[in-house]
Amino acid sequence: MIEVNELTKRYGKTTAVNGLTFTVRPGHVTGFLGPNGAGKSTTLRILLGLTEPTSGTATIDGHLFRDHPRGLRRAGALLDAHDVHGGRSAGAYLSALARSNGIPRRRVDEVLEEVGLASAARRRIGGFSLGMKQRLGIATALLGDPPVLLFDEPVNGLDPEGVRWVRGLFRRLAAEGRTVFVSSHLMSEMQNTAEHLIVIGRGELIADESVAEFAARGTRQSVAVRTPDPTALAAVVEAEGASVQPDASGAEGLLTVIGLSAARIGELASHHRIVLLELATRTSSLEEAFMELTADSVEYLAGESR
Ligand SMILES: Nc1ncnc2c1ncn2[C@@H]1O[C@H](COP(=O)(O)OP(=O)(O)OP(=O)(O)O)[C@@H](O)[C@H]1O
Repeated sequence: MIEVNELTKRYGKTTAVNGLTFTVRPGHVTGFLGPNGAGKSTTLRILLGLTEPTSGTATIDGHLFRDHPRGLRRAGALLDAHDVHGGRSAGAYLSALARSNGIPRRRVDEVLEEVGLASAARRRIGGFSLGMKQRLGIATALLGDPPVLLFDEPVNGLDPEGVRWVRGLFRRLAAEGRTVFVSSHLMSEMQNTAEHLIVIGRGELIADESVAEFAARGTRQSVAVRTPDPTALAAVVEAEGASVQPDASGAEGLLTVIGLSAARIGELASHHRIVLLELATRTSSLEEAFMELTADSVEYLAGESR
């Protein structure tokens, strides 16, 4: 279990993390979401004892990480995949880590196999692609077979097959009863993997809830309707109090209606003899809910200064 309590980190005038409190429980994947600069990496670095907090605490299974002897058996992490010395082979690098953490040598072969790098074990890390470095970082996290795993933007550099693999791996690790905490600035990466979300913006907690609850928050239901006579349909539904917009896709005759159910729109159309070619209820996506909730905390807006 991960416990972050009233955590604050300031760098001079910049407050990277501001009074953050949350708990990450074992048994499911928890997504750690926030726009660029929200404070995710800082929080993960504090959890791993790599950065000192200004105030507050961040513990793993009730202890500060640096107080855990043989840390890799307590928690495994992928932070910056580039952060590995390039001169050694993947096998030598993992073997050295295994030795210093009291981990049996056979784990090196097991984790290399697990991440698909068995055939590259003797190659120098310096020659690895970004995707291979990510896989090596994941192998490092798994080396000590730890109950707690932290991954900072793990899908960067992975190809679609790699992304699918890593999602399956996270779900499996969680199903084994581990605590799996995965950061991302993209909601789409989390929606098929995580069950729970911690969302932050400008170092502060925005949401701590299940993916289903999060999706329901920003959600407005709308109905997409396509008709050869959009003007007549708009008049009829507006008379019932609904609002009508041309569909965002710009497709001809396609309207988005907010404030009436699909069934009611169907009834009205039938009553007024308006032909409907399409009628579908839409729920805003998780990505839209995420954008709505974090809109005020985005650090860099394209084309605007703040
Ligand atoms: N070592 C540092 N010195 C000064 N400021 C820092 C340092 N590390 C982070 N910051 C600042 O703290 C804030 C949070 O950064 P952090 O890297 O934790 O965010 P993040 O959510 O991980 O973002 P990203 O998705 O871009 O990696 C940013 O404004 C960043 O510029």
